[in-house]
Amino acid sequence: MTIQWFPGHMAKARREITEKLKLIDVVFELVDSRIPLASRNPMIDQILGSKPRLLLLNKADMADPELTKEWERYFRAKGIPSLALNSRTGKGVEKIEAAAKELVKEKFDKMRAKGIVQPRAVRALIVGIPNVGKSTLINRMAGKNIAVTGDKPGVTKKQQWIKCGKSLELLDTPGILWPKFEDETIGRKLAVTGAIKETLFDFSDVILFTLSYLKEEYPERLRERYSIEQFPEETIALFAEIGKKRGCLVSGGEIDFDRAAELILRDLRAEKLGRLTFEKPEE
Ligand SMILES: Nc1nc2c(ncn2[C@@H]2O[C@H](COP(=O)(O)OP(=O)(O)OP(=O)(O)O)[C@@H](O)[C@H]2O)c(=O)[nH]1
Repeated sequence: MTIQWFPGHMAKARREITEKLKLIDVVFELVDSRIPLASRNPMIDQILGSKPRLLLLNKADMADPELTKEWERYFRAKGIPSLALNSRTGKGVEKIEAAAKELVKEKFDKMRAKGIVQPRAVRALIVGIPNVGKSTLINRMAGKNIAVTGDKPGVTKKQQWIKCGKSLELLDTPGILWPKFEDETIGRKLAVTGAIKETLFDFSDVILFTLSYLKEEYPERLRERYSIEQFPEETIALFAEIGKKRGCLVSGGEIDFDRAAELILRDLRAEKLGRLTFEKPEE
């Protein structure tokens, strides 16, 4: 589901999550491992308040493994526990239950000490921006395809709990939050990782930004993929060189930048340049 976010949508999304927060003990905040900051909702801290939270770095299979470790350290230092996941295969998913129990241990111990409740399952809600993998993770945790994808206007659904393991229950619908749009760089990172619909951004602009980052951080990958010996000074010249090598030309021999950008974007999505992370903790 990708919708355009207007203030009314945001207010509604926030209200829905705030309602769900009343039902749960812990939040699983899902982000994209390749852009762990850019893929967070801008108001997430205010929305979640003091609710215990586990940050899930999803799509870790597509991210640079070394940087994912650095990101885990970064969040730990900020007091936010995190886990790296591949929701498609389930790698890392088995650690979620124990991590969630640990987060609510104190609360549950207090409840037990007061004799208020019998020990019960930890209740959790997955939240995240569109396309970050919420439904995939719910399906994976549920063990069968029961998560609802997309909006169904006019259908009011009762909240349902999915039993995940012995001591964890998950709300069957995730909390969908809007992405950040206030900053061009963030927008480009969201675009290159597929969090923004392709009709909503300019491919050439996104690829120019991406090439300039890759030239600095992953020059060997670019060199190998596009057989580049010497990097030109200007990124636009690099872009043109790749376009030329790949035969993206219009009549008269000019470079067809749109076609070249599309080709590079497809290569990135298909992991032809390997596992890449587009932001580093010190930024
Ligand atoms: N490689 C990889 N792809 C993933 C992973 N998790 C999800 N995906 C893919 O990412 C895309 C989006 O996944 P969804 O589960 O539909 O994302 P969502 O957050 O529910 O999306 P919305 O319904 O738009 O809010 C799909 O193509 C998934 O197969 C992962 O860990 N690794």
